[in-house]
This record gives sequence, structure tokens and C-alpha cells, in this order.
Amino acid sequence: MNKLNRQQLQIVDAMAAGRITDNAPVTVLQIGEGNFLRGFFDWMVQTSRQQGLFRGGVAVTQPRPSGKPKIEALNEQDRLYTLVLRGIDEGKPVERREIVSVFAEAFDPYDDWQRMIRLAVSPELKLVVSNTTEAGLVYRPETLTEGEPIVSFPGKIAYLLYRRYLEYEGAADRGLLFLPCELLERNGDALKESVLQYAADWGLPEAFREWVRTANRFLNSLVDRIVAGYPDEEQAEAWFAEWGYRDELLCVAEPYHLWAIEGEPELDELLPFASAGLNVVWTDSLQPYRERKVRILNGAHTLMTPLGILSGTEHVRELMEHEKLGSFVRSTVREEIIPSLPYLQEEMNAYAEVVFDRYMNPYVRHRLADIAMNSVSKFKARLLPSLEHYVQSGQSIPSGLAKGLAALLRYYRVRREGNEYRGAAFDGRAYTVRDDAAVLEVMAAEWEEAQRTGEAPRRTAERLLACEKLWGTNLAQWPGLTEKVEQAWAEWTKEEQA
Ligand SMILES: NC(=O)c1ccc[n+]([C@@H]2O[C@H](COP(=O)([O-])OP(=O)(O)OC[C@H]3O[C@@H](n4cnc5c(N)ncnc54)[C@H](O)[C@@H]3O)[C@@H](O)[C@H]2O)c1
Ligand SMILES: O=P(O)(O)OC[C@@H](O)[C@@H](O)[C@H](O)[C@H](O)CO
Repeated sequence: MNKLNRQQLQIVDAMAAGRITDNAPVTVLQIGEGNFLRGFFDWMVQTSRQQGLFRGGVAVTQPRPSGKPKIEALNEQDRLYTLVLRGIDEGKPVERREIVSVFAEAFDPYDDWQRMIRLAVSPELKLVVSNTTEAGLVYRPETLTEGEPIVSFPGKIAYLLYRRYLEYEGAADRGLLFLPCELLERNGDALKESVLQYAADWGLPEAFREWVRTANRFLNSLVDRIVAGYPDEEQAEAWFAEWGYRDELLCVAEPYHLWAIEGEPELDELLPFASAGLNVVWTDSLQPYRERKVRILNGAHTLMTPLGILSGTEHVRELMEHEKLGSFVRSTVREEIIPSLPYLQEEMNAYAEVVFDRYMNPYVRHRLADIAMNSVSKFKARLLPSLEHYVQSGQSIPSGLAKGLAALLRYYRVRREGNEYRGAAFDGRAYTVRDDAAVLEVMAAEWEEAQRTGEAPRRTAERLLACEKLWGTNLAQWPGLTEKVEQAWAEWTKEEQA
């Protein structure tokens, strides 16, 4: 059977009315080849194109050298992929398939840095969208060597903007609009600050920094859609047989979507998603949207993942249906996370119930292993603020959140095997942990030390919690936390030995 290709696109022409002509100007640079942008942003571009509201094309590049295979796979499929939206929408089952065809270019910036620069200085370019996870939108000092690709995502943006600034001699109307989709608080501001930091580190002129601030817009936004990515093999094969083509970039997402963007509604002219009928909200305050979503929906995901994997469950729905694990998640959200939020409790409860329904979506098999990537930074952004609320207000540490942290630490009990860091579940089965090398090295070293010295678990918990490199603060000083972590470990050790 053939892979998805342009001919195929013609066969399903009717459904691909938003397809791109090969000579469409590239108005969007996308940094991120991952599932999320393909299941969210690119689908929005396609939807707007189908209505004649958006005319440009998207150039997609990967933010890390390791993302190259996806870019290659995309090119092998004429830059097309299939998106399946499946779920319950207003009480009714929905299943829609669409071939997304918004990519005018897909290339590896590490292979062809000059191409990246040409794109950055293009007069057609208007928008830069990204999703590099919370671990990617981070400032890490980096040297600028002319002619060589910049490794980090914000470093790339700093250099590319500098080239654009030089190209147009600082013209005020040549700036770009940035829409980082990483789930970080004030993601636009975070990107701008990192860019300015690199500019200062590299000794770029103050006039350039001023141009970054005044001629460019870095919008803060909050995205919400569960994009599960590639389905399980059995489902994928059944679909390929039905459709008559194979698609390595097949992506499955729920129909629900929300993009709350801090900015004036007039920006809809540049980004005509709300006009296309999509659930895109222009707002002057993201805070309530953000906190509700990150602390409840993402927080519960990050809470369930380590314990779920350690217990041998694979998918969100399976975990939510599990008697003990499902009720652990629900009660921690209802009794610990929601009371830590400064908003109307009924509204938060109503939102949480919708989230639990979304988790139970019978059509989306959202893998815990996927959610688990970079769990340490996710825990810090999504769950630590809830835990901190109790510490700050002098209340005792709640058990569910402490158990979640204990599970996270136990999940990161890893050893290095070749290029991978592997841990063992309660039943001894091995799994791979994906996180920043620095995080994995610290975790592996701390656990190795525990094993080497045969120290008491309390001491190990204390050392891990005290590790400021991991948490940015000394968590061992939070009253009662070390004891609760140790207690949770002791219970699991008993279960493992039983
Ligand atoms: N999948 C969803 O349901 C969903 C929904 C909302 C937001 N998100 C956002 O998407 C991220 C996960 O993306 P996905 O679901 O597309 O997964 P994915 O694995 O398909 O893609 C992850 C992307 O992030 C990049 N990346 C990972 N670590 C990086 C690092 N250290 N530096 C630079 N780039 C890095 C990868 O190269 C890839 O482009 C989340 O962290 C979140 O910010 C996802
Ligand atoms: O995408 P991640 O890996 O940052 O986090 C996993 C999930 O919490 C996340 O993808 C949610 O499904 C999503 O944020 C829903 O909008």
C-alpha cells in the first residue's frame, strides 16, 4: 500500500479543499514538528484556508536535531498528514478525517541553517508558532558562532530576529508575531525575555534589543486540546486498510479545542481563527484560563502518569477506569487541587468534571508514556504550585499531591543503559524515561548513591527533595513532605514484595 502523497490528496480532493498550492507564500514559521501543533495549530490554519480566510503556507522545522525523522517522514509524504478528530461533541459521537496540507516546506534547520536564515528575512513571513515543550522554552547560555545553527529554541529566535533586523535596517513594520504554545505561564513574555538575554549575552546592539521589544509581538496564550498523536497499531492498520494509504504522521485528537490568547481582537485579521468559527478567544487576561487548565487538566495528567506507568497501566482512560488509580486522581483534583485555586469552586468543579469526561473519551487512547516526557519540569509547573499553596498557608501537606510527588521520584529511579535511562515498574517491567539529560543524570546519580550506601529511604527522600537543580528550591524544607514521600514509598515496597 502507498504512503499518503499528493496524488492521494487529489483523490480525496473534496475533503482537502484547504490544500495549499506549492507556490503559496510562507507566512508562518513553525518550530515544532510534534503532534500537538499538527493536531491544533495546523488544523486551524487548514480550517481558515478552507474558508478563504488565510492565504499563507507554513514552513515546519524541528527544534532539536533528534526531531529530524519526523521532518523526513513528512517530506516522504509530500508534507501531508491525516488528522482524525474523534470524541463526543455536545453529546454526540464525532469522527472526522482530514488530510492537512498546510506545509509549504519542511526542513531540518541543523542541516540547512542558511535556509532557516533566508526564511527569517523573508518579507512574506508574519508569524512564528512553536511548541517545544516546557523544557524547550528555556534560556540556557549558548555561544554564537556565525554560520552554525543555534541549538536552543529561544537562541534560534534571537539570532534569526537579529538577521531580520539587519535585513530591514530596524524597520518598525518588519517585526514578527510570536505565538509560543508551550504550557508555560506567560509563554510569550518568557520567549521575549530569553531572546533579550541572548541578545545581551552576544553583545548585540541595544538598538536591536529595542526593536525586539517594540517592533515584534510576543503573545501570551493558552492552548487546550488533547492530541494523542499516532493511534495504537491495530487502529492505525484498520484505518490504512479502509483509506487505501499509509500515513506515518497520522494524528488523533479530540474535537474539543480552546486557544485563549492575550491580545486585542483586531489581531484576528492576521490570525483569522475566531472568524473561521474556531474556539479562539482574544482576552486581556489569561490568568483564569491558564490556571484552571494547567493546574486541573495538565496537573491531573502529570499526577497520574508516574503512578500509572509504575502500576502497569498504559492509557489515560484505562487509568481513569481503574478503581484505585481513577479515584486517586479524582479525589486529588477535587479535594486538593481545586481548593488550592483562587476561583469560584463551583466553576472549577464543573470544569474538572468536563475534564474527567474528556479523559474518558472512548476514541482517544492517550498514552501515559507520551504524557510522561519531561515530567520533572511539568510537575514543577503544574503540581508544585498546588502543593505550595498548602505550605504557604500553613496547612498540612495533602496526601494525594505528596503521593504524586513520591511516585514521580520513584518513576525516576533510573539507570543509564546506552543512550537511554531505564526504570522498573512495580512488577519489574522496564520502561524508558524521557527528560532533559541534566535531569536524568541527577536522578540516576542520586538513586545510585542511595543504592551504594544502602541509606534509609527517609535520607534518600530528603536528598532528592533538597535537590535545587531539580526543583529550583529545597522541597525537603516543606514541613511533612519528606515523611509523606517516605510513607508512600513504604506502601509500594510492601505491595511489590507481596
Ligand atoms: N499533546 C497534547 O495534548 C498537548 C496539548 C496542549 C499542549 N501541548 C504541548 O505540547 C507539548 C508536547 O508536545 P506533543 O504532544 O506535540 O509531543 P511530541 O512528542 O509529538 O512533540 C514534542 C515537541 O517538542 C520538542 N521538544 C521536546 N523536548 C524538547 C527540548 N528539550 N528542547 C526543544 N524541543 C523539545 C520535540 O522535538 C517536538 O517537536 C507539551 O509539553 C505541551 O507544551 C500538548
Ligand atoms: O502535552 P504535554 O506533554 O505537555 O502534557 C501532556 C498533557 O497534559 C497535555 O498534552 C494535555 O493533553 C493538553 O494540554 C490538553 O490541552
